[in-house]
Amino acid sequence: MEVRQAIHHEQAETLDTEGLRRHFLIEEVFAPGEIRATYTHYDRLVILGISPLKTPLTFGPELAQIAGVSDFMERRELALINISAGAARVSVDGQSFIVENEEALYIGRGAADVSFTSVDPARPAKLYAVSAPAHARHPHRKVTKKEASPQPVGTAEAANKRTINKYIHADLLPTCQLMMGLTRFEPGSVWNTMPAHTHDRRTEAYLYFDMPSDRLVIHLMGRPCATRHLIVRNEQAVLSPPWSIHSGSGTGSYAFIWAMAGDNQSFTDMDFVPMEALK
Ligand SMILES: O=C(O)C(=O)C[C@H](O)C(=O)CO
Ligand SMILES: [Zn+2]
Repeated sequence: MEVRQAIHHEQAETLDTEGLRRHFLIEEVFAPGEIRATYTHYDRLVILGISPLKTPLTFGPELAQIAGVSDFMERRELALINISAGAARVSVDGQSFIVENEEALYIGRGAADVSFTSVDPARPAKLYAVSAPAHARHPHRKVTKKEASPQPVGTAEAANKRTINKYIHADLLPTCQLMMGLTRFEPGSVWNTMPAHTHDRRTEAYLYFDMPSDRLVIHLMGRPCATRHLIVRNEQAVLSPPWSIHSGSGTGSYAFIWAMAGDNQSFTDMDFVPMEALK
């Protein structure tokens, strides 16, 4: 369990490479047989890597303690996507969900008994999850890839041909705050989210994945007038504070999971940055 404080852009702009990485990059999201968690003070988002094998994994007392409750999900909701070819079995208060590759699961506030296993421990599941405080209980629900309304965007000419899949989205299911989706690039396309945008009303986190070990993404962050970069590798996550753009380019194609929480649930609520304003 790690804790990340929310910091002002004035401080962020004084940081060197190591400082930027310490505050905004999560290098080890997953560890086999473990739940790894990063508690952030950005909209109190918790970023989790859940990597079950045979023994069921559950949310332990450390997670509950950091939220100041007796059970981690007591006042929280959670959304996850399985990025592994191996399926997961997720049990939520007696309901059992099989979550296959690139399927999502929403778990509503107050789920008391939650456990994760891999259907075949020889092909372990890898669940990327994000949790946010929740004011109401909404039904648990699995979302398939087909239900995520795949939306092709971008062009080969701009090297940004990709498909945006919206899994956890108000058009499909109610949540208190969480939104989550998966964007996948066509081979040869590498640019995500350019023109860049900010949304001061919401925090966003990106998990980059499906990259060979020698591939990297140059993730752009910071205020549009003072950008910085993070070198990000496979299965690493980036925190994007409300004042920051979140964009980048890879040395090849890749996929990423975006997740947001904050004041609204409108995917299109983005303040686009004119290209000439970027510095
Ligand atoms: O490919 C994209 O562009 C995205 O997926 C954008 C993110 O979803 C985003 O930044 C939403 O605010
Ligand atoms: Zn965004």
